[in-house]
Amino acid sequence: MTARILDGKAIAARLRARLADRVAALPFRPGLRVVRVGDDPASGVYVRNKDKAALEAGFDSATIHLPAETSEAALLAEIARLNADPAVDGILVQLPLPPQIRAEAAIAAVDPAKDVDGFHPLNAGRLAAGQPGLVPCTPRGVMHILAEAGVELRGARAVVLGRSQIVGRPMAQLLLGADATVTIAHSRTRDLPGECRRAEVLVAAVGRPEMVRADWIAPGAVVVDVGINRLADGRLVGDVAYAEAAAVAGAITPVPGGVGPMTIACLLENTLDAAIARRGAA
Ligand SMILES: Nc1nc(=O)c2c([nH]1)NC[C@@H]1CN(c3ccc(C(=O)N[C@@H](CCC(=O)O)C(=O)O)cc3)C=[N+]21
Repeated sequence: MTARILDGKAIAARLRARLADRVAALPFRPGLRVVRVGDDPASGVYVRNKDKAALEAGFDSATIHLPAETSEAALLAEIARLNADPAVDGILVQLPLPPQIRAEAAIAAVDPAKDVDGFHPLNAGRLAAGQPGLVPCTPRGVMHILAEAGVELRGARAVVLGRSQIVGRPMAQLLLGADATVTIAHSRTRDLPGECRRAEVLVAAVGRPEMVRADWIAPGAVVVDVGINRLADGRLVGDVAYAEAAAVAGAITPVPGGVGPMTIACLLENTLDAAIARRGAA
């Protein structure tokens, strides 16, 4: 068998085009501000792709680049200014932050109504409680991919590999909300390969290059690879050993061109949602 490739890049392009149409019909431009502190190299490509996608879709988007030595107080002051700016609908504080800044403090400082990353504890709590709110971009993007692929989640055995606040946990909540039977597996799980092999839908989000091997995958399973790992030789690989996994899986997302582009498209979707919630549709 060779797996169907779930083309996140193409799905993201279609989503961005739909968002652009909706933005064009608004009497205002949704405003997105990305705050970047210092020069984490992994963030560079992301920030550039994001700015490009946002501007193409008609958003009012800008990156605020602060020096690496910015104090926590100065960052919180910048966030407070963006919270108070009526033209700003979405605020994203790029992670990781330099060591003198507590990420939790920065995340908690963002107005939950503008929290387009969906990382604020209020939004995380809403998601866990099954209430509407802003949902983290990557898990939201994964749900779009599964929907486009026609994957029936109701009653399905889903395994989320990874328990991070930004992907694993919210991913599990969304799958549960779609009536899947959800297992969260992680580094302390006994028999990780066996646990993954039970999955009809496997979402890998551990940040370990090519950790998931072919024998971790049930024949015909849907495999979603959230990992984006840069190897020493410059190659970009996922958390799944793609070539061997594709020989076993029924469907699989590639890296690059899978979940990554969906994360960016869903950031725009969240910004549009936040804008409409704050200002009304017209
Ligand atoms: N507050 C915050 N929110 C984030 O969502 C966030 C963050 N901080 N910090 C950095 C990580 C990283 N991230 C990526 C998203 C898309 C691609 C992406 O589109 N990747 C392309 C490949 C890009 C390339 O060629 O390098 C792909 O997978 O096809 C990559 C990385 C979001 N992050």
